[in-house]
Amino acid sequence: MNRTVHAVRFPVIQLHTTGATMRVSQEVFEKAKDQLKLLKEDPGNEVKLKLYALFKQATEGPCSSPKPGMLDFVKKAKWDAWSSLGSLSKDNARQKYVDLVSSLVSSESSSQVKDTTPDSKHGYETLQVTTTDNITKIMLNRPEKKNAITTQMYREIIQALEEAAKDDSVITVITGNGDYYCSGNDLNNFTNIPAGGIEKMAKDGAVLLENFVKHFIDFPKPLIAVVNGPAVGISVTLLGLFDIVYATDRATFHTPFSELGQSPEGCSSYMFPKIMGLSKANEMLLFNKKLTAGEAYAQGLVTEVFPDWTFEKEVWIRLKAYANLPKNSLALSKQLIRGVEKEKLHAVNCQECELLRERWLSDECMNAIMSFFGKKSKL
Ligand SMILES: CCCCCCC/C=C/C(=O)SCCNC(=O)CCNC(=O)[C@H](O)C(C)(C)COP(=O)(O)OP(=O)(O)OC[C@H]1O[C@@H](n2cnc3c(N)ncnc32)[C@H](O)[C@@H]1OP(=O)(O)O
Repeated sequence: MNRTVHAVRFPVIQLHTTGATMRVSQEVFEKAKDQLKLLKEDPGNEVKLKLYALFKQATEGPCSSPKPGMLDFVKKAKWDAWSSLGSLSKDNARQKYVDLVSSLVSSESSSQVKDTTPDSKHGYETLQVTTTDNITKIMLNRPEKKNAITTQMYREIIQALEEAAKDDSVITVITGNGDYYCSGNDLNNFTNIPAGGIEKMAKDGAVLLENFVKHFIDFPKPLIAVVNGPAVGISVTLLGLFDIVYATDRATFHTPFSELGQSPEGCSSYMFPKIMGLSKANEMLLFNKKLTAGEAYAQGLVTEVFPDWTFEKEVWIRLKAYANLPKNSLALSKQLIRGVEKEKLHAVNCQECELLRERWLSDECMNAIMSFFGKKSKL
C-alpha cells in the first residue's frame, strides 16, 4: 500500500461527522498512526481520503485553507474530505481515526489468520503445534478451561519442546488459545488420587513438575511467550525462563500460591527477585498480588505490552523478523547468556519441587482446592 494518505488521487465521499465519542490519548493516536504503516493491503482511495481528513482534523482542527481549483483533482479531493468534517472536534476526529485504523487492522489480521494457518502437528490433544516461517508455535489449546494445564498437557508440552529443540525452526513461541493465556495448574490434577494414595500422587507430581521445568531451563533456542490474556500460577512463574515476554494490555499476572496453600515453582523463587527485586517479588509470590500488564512491564517480567487490538499483528510481524536471523548465532548467544545460571536453576527447581511435594499433602492446600471446586473462592 502507498503508506502516505497524502497520495490520494480520486474524489471523495461524504463523511459522517456526528455521534458521541470518547477521548483518546495522544499515545493511542500515535500508535494508530504507526499501525497504519504496517497494513499490507491498500485500503483504497476512499478510505485513505477518510484517514487523511480525520488526521488533519485531529491535528489541525477544521479546514480553513482556500478551496483548490477544479482542475487540481488530488488537492480538491483532499480538501473536500477535510472540509466535509465541518466543526468536528479534534478529540472526536482522533477517536474516529483510531476506530477506522483499528477496523482496518482487525479485518486484515483476521483474513491473514485464515489464509496462513498451517496444519497442526499430529499427536497432541491439548496443544496445537505448528511450524511456519522458522517459528514453532506451541499453543495451549483448552480454551474452555482457560488453558489450565492437566498432567497430559505437561507431558505434551515437554514433548513439544523436545521436538522444537530439534526441528528447523529458529525460535519457539508459547501462547494460549482463547481469552486466557493460561489459568495455571489444572486443579483436577490433585483430585484424582491414584492407587498408591495421596503421597504417591504428590511424589509423581513433583517428578513431573521438575522434568517439565527442566525442559524450560535447558531449552536451547530463543523461547518467547506471547501472553494473549490473563496468566495464573505456573504460567506466570515460568516467564522468568523465557527469553522474551510479549503481552496484550488485557493480560494480568497472578501467582496465588499462599491462597492455595502452595509455594512458588518454575524457578520463580530465584528468578523473580532477580528480575524485579525482592520486595516486589514478595508481593507477588507471598501475598498474591495480581499485576496488570503495565505493572509486569514496569517490574521487568514483561518485555513489551501491546494494545489488545493490535497485539497479534504487531507481535507476529516482530517475531517473523526475529526468525529470519541466523539460527546458530541466536542459539549460541542464548547459551552464553543463560549458561552461567543453569546449574543454579536446576538446583532451585529441585528445591521448589521438594517443597511443593510436601505442600500438596498439607491441609491448607487440600482445603483450597476443595474450596475452588466448591466454587467458594474464585481468585
Ligand atoms: C501434576 C503436576 C502438578 C504441577 C503443579 C505445579 C504448581 C502449579 C501451581 C499453579 O499453577 S497454582 C494456580 C492454579 N490455578 C488456579 O488456582 C486458577 C483457578 N481458576 C480460577 O480461579 C478461575 O477459573 C479463573 C482462572 C480466574 C477464571 O475465572 P472465570 O470466572 O473467568 O472462568 P471459570 O468459569 O472459572 O473457568 C472456566 C472453566 O475453566 C475451569 N478452570 C479454570 N481454571 C482452572 C484450573 N486452574 N483448574 C481446573 N479448572 C479450571 C473452571 O473450573 C471452569 O470449568 P467449568 O465450570 O466450565 O467446567
